[in-house]
Amino acid sequence: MISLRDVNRSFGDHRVLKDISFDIRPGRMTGFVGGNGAGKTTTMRIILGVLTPDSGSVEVDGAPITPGYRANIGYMPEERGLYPKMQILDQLVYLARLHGKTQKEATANAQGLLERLGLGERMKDPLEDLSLGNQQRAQIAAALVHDPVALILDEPFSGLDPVAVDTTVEVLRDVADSGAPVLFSSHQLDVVERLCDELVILADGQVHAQGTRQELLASATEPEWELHVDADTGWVRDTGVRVQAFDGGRVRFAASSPEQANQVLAEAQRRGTVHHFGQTSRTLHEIFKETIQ
Ligand SMILES: Nc1ncnc2c1ncn2[C@@H]1O[C@H](COP(=O)(O)OP(=O)(O)OP(=O)(O)O)[C@@H](O)[C@H]1O
Repeated sequence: MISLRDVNRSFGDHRVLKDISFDIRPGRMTGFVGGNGAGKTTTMRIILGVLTPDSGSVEVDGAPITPGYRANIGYMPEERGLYPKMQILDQLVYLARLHGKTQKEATANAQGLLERLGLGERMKDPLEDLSLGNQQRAQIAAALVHDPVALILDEPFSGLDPVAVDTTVEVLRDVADSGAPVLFSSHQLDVVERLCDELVILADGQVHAQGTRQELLASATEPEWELHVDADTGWVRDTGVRVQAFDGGRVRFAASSPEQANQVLAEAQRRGTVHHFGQTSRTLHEIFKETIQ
């Protein structure tokens, strides 16, 4: 398990990270979300040792992280780092060899990953001949080619089409399933919602929430219900519940108890036909917006 403990970092007078503490658990995909400039990349660079914290520490299983462990992390930096003019396969083999793989292992890993990520036909092409999305896939392969002990990925899904997102999700899930801790940042909250086991929400350099999605849901405010009826639902506003969204015959509201929600249902039935009534699960998007407000 990789742990950050009370990490602080400033650039000049700008205090970018304020007492950041969270865990990246083995075998789990941890999504790292936060608005632009929240400090995600800075945090990742500190984990990798590219930047040093002003105070605080990065630990692996309770001991200070070592250069040897860091060297074996698969890192996909925000500024992508492959050579534009070099063949993709050659680059990946080269990277894997730098991490101590034999030529045979390196070639097998590189070819296997490129096939899985849909670049099997392009592996002899120089990177610069590929579309941006395909270059992105090659960058993902580069982070994985040496069988990393952990993955730290800065926006791995940006620029990928939906099919490539799905393929990448599968590949990353396999790495997590093998027992590696995986941290990835993303602004695509729908993808984060689908993929992550745990979430860390950063805002203004602080961890505003962390835990599994269920834990974050449980810590959120009141549960919500949805009601679909034939007629206008404007009357729901007068029942004492908190209306969250309203569109003619459809309304979503927060109630303090199931009994209070059922009183709304009873009133709806008294007024006409009810098409749907049920508790809804909140989206990560909503949790995120509430958390950083
Ligand atoms: N080397 C640096 N020198 C000065 N300021 C920096 C440096 N690196 C980052 N910052 C500042 O630190 C803050 C956090 O930046 P960071 O890149 O970590 O955020 P982020 O959450 O990754 O943002 P985004 O989602 O936009 O990529 C920003 O205000 C940024 O300008």
